[in-house]
Amino acid sequence: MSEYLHNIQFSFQPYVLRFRFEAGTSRGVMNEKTSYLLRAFEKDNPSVVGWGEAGPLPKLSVDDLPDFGSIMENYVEKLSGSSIPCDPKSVLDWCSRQVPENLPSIRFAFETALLDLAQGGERKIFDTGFFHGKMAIPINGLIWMGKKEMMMEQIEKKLSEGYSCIKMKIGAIGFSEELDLIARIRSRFGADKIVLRVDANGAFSPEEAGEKLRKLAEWDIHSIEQPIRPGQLDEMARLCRSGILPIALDEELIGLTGREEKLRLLEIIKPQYIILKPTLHGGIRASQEWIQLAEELGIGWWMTSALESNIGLNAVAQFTSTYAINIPQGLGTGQLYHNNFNSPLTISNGYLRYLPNPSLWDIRV
Ligand SMILES: O=C(O)CCC(=O)c1ccccc1C(=O)O
Repeated sequence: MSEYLHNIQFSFQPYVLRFRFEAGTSRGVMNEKTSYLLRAFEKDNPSVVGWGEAGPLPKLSVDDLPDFGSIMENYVEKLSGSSIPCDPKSVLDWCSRQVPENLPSIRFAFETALLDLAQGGERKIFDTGFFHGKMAIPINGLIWMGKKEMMMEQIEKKLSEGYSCIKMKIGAIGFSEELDLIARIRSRFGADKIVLRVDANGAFSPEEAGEKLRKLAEWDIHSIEQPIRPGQLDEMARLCRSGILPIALDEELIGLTGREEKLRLLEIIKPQYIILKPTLHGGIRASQEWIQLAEELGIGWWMTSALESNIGLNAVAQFTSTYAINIPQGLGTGQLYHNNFNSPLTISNGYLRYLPNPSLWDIRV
């Protein structure tokens, strides 16, 4: 392999991903989601292609902008013709200089497409045991919001599929019904069998949060994600300090850029965990920075997808596998779409694996 990528050409196109079911969160219900797929190749060697994905989440991402397509177009035009060194660190350095951290999904797309291209255009983003099929990543089984019976069906399915960690979205159908679902799981499986995470997506008010956390804590809950809306630093710090239930920050990390801002937030709130979504939280390099800070401060972390297609999910999974993983990650979202791309990513017994067979990829746009 050459040490440089020469005269790189970029192009992109929107791709509408269609959900198999209505995916409910406390922000509303989604039926489809648009991702912008980025292709990168050398002008003299167009048959070797790297793929990336920019998939800003509506009403959540800082780069969910009305003129997203033209912003993406500008970067594609501006950066076409570039030549850069192939080693992964140089690729990430270059992307950090060229695309600002406050366009996280675009930065992530360029990072992914170039890491892929620099390593031969085989969807190898990081050369890890995971990519070679030698290690698997434990993941949580995700329970979307919906009617109580629909949630119970999802729970039964995840349990029968062999997950040992379930993450349930709460804050929509009513707190007592949600507690009832949790009680039903716990009546059959103790905390030694099933780890239970809940995700409130900011649904509680600061006044009620303490009491609700206490009710949840009766059921041996691993953690709660974002119990209150982001931006209420003192209230969030108080909840974390209370020790009622371990708290994981997610939406709270959106929009922060640079080491100093990140450090300041973590020092004020002192959360038990942070949750990283490269598409939302600045891309790969910025997520490495979050993880380094978390580890320095003794804060736990896990990685999750942000509803990318298998192109983005693959990048997040391979990136995750560059770390020693011992708790479940939120990477079980590949089955959400009718029209996702075939890929070597598979799930069995609550583990995400990569089958080392590149011909399983089928990216047709
Ligand atoms: O955590 C997971 O298992 C998957 C990721 C997930 O739930 C999610 C995906 C997109 C946007 C928001 C969220 C969320 O954690 O609330």
